Amino acid sequence: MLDLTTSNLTSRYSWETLDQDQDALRWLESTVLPPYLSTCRWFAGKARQQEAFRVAVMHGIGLGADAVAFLAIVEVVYADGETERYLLPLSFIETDQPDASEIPSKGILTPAEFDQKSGLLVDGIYDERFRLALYANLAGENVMPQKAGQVRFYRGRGLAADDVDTTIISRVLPVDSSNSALAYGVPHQPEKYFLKLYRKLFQETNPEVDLVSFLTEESQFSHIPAYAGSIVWEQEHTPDITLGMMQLMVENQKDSWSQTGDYLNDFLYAVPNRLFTIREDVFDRVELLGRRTAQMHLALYSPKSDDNAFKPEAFTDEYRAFIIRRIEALLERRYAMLIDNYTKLDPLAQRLAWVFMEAKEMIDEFIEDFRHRPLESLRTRIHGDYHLGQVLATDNDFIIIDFEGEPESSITERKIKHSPLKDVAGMIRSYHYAVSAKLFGSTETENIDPDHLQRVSERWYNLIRDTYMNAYLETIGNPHPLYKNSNEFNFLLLVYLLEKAVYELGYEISYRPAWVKIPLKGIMDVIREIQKIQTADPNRDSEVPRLQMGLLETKKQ
Ligand SMILES: Nc1ncnc2c1ncn2[C@@H]1O[C@H](COP(=O)(O)OP(=O)(O)O)[C@@H](O)[C@H]1O
Ligand SMILES: O=P(O)(O)O[C@H]1O[C@H](CO)[C@@H](O[C@H]2O[C@H](CO)[C@@H](O)[C@H](O)[C@H]2O)[C@H](O)[C@H]1O
Repeated sequence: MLDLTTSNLTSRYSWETLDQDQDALRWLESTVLPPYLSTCRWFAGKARQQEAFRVAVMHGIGLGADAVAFLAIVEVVYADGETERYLLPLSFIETDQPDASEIPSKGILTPAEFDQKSGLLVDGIYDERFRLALYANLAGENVMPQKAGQVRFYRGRGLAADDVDTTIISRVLPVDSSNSALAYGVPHQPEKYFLKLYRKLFQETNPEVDLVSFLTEESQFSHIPAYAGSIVWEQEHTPDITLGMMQLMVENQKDSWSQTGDYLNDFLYAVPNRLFTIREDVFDRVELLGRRTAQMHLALYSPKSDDNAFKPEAFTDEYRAFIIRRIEALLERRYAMLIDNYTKLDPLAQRLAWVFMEAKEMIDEFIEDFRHRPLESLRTRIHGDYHLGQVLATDNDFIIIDFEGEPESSITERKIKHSPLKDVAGMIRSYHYAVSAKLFGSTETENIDPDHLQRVSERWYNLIRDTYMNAYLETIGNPHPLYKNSNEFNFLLLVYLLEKAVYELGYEISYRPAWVKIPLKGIMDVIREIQKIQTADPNRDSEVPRLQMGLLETKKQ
């Protein structure tokens, strides 16, 4: 019988039978999960109106000595009828267990009592027995039959044979993101493996597993943390669902966004003295990232692959229509968002917003050009969400992480092949962000005329972008089937730059209004290039007016 007088979970049955304990499960769904999930950083549905929480499935994971934890698949139903599924490992720590007092409060769902044994119902990642069980199952490549299908543990090349039957150390990493991360190691190297437990689940293999396992097992590209295994829920006649992935852990890492920020400090401090300084090692680093990006793209270009998931494809009408629909939908939402938020923007952002709105016809014509222009370049799987924050900087090199794809895209969209220039566009947008955020957000420059700052940041950006692009192109080699010729290259880069900057505009209006001018400036640069293409086209017979870019040169308001 369930005690309904407190919010604690009390059941007369034992913890090990929770998956069949209907009363306890209903109590969990109605009383424990809603407040708990709302505190979890990884629960993406916080801001949506939630209708119901359901424990859809409970997979049992043995912890040794008859103990068990569960991988609960929690289904969240929203008011608009949409549902999402999240992974929540559940463990029961009895009060007298030695580590009961060490569970952080964010890991505790509720005090609980099962079969008169008191303890805490916790997120399993905080239970060392559960962490070690995951590792042992990965190392042993175990398959665990469940009521619904099976949970299978795959072991990848990255997991060393010496680390199979040995003492393992584990901890939860304080990574505050949309997933959870665990570190594993051996006594002389306690942080050797990085296990990501995916929280929001796709009804398919996570694209990150596709890409990281492909690059580790089928290519020579070594600038990712090697694939060490994955945890998959498999059912007959249903696509596999990835629950977690293990890779090697990168030591002493800092991401390239912070590293570029450090390099930009020297530049920033010189600006008030009207000096333009960039250390040479900045160019070396940027060049190296250009080379690594190209090597990643060459590794993903796999024309001889038997696997259709990786075979290069042409620019079909279907693909073009998909990109056009996406850009048009983004544009429509962004125009509306700009109108709604116009008064919140600073004067520079307002001026840029005007030019963007006025360029609508020109952009529409550019999109039509993309629909019909003959293109012989190719599309492959790509990183998909490539920016400076996704590249870890080691002492002398770079390691690329987070191949999950764009946060806003569906699983089908994330598996679509694109021109690798979509990644290139992501990275050069990121360099533009880095310099703009530094120059426009620092006290050192607060008294400097914004138009002057704009010119200075543009000079830095142009130099860095060209350095990155030259290294990229040199490494790709010319000619290469990925890119038919420089005309196609330049045209496609503009398409993806436009898509990325328009996407970013929405992100900034929603989350960082002070930064709206950064993507707007990015859009402006694309518009200038579009204007050049359209003006140079001898066959062009259009009424589209030239843009009044002079608006941007207006001095202080
Ligand atoms: N293999 C790794 N080794 C060390 N740290 C990593 C590794 N992979 C990711 N990280 C760290 O974890 C953070 C989150 O990882 P990421 O793959 O971006 O996950 P998410 O998609 O959940 O944000 C990264 O910013 C980085 O600091
Ligand atoms: O990192 P996520 O995959 O969650 O991506 C989202 O957040 C990013 C910010 O963290 C955002 O990226 C934009 O800002 C970055 C600097 O903070 C910059 O380096 C990127 O170039 C820029 O796009 C990303 O757009 C958003 O989807």
